[in-house]
Amino acid sequence: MTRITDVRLREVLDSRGNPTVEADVLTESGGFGRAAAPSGASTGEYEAIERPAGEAIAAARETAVPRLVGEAFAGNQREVDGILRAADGTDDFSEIGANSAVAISMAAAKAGADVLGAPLFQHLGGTFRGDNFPVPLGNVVGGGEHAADATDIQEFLSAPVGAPSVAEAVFANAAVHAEVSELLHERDVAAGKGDEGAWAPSIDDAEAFDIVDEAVSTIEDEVGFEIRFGLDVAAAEMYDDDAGVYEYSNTTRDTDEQIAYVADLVEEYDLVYVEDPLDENDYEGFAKLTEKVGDRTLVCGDDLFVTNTERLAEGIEQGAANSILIKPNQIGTLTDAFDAIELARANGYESIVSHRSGETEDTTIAHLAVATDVPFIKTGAVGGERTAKLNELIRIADDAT
Ligand SMILES: O=C(O)[C@@H](CO)OP(=O)(O)O
Ligand SMILES: [Mg+2]
Repeated sequence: MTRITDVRLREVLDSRGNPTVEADVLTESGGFGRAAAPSGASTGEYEAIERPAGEAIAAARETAVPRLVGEAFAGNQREVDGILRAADGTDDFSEIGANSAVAISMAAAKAGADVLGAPLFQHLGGTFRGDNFPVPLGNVVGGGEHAADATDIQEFLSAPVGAPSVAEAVFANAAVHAEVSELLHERDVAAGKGDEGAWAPSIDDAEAFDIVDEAVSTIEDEVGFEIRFGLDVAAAEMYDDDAGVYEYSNTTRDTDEQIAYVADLVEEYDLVYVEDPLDENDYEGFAKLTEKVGDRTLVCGDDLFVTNTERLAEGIEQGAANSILIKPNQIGTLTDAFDAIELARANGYESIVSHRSGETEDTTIAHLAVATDVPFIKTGAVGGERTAKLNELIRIADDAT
């Protein structure tokens, strides 16, 4: 039986050294699930609310845990997530915190899978989910909110689209990451790493494009399958609302210039993926860009949609993009994340499951991406909290979870 008998919450460390919420869910027949909430730095204005970990835990213990224990079934995800929403009583999880909500939601899913004796991806996706695997997008150079004094564009993402297996894709991204380091070294550029393990050199975006383009070509030749790259511009972070311009280190661009700039980049570098190219309130600008380049690249809304079906529905209405980033903690539960993926799919939008810049060893998103048969997962290239997900993908493909 998957009836929940206990929910334990504690503070654990995330990859930035901040406290985050970890949940254990136990069931009647001995099922056990454990999950931890990630945390963003370049958070969208419309995301569900992350409360300080201690406060989120105290609030969840008071309102949510008593409604789950002895009542809910861990195998019934919609029921668990419905109880979390009802216990919270707000639209944005500002009472128990989206961090408590998502940790409990994911831990319940794992406890449900444990009782069934099934891997999590199978519990979530079903036996007939197919045998596709997502292509990992690996962050190899970055800056923005994830590193000081580095590129303006937040993430340059290696995309091994032609990899014959998930393992080869994972190793290809690591090789591109290593090649970038070589190229930086050749140019005498010192570089530390940003929050997601990407190189964070003090160079401008133009030089970063040069380097990533070369690194991708070199590794593509080495491995013998197609590797392209993409971007998370995280443009909301550089948008100055009052002036109506995007602030780059060496220039500013108004909205039309930003659209033209990104469209040129897509053309010049044959980009496979462009996330948040415009401000999170600019559906119209997104739509203009999608009109221009949506037939040849994925225009993805992260801060624009925040995994929220209402915001996605608005985007679909306006033709604002052709894909959505899925981050369970942006919306608070796995049910909400599934609903967003389903709405996207029904309207011809692709979904890309994603990590956050603050992460733990939790591997739920690897299972979520496989369960929902999405084309891409964004979860870094190297670094323990990133390799936790990448190695789990390899294990899933190897039937070893
Ligand atoms: O913007 C993003 O897509 C994410 C993850 O790469 O960053 P953060 O978690 O800081 O929002
Ligand atoms: Mg983003």
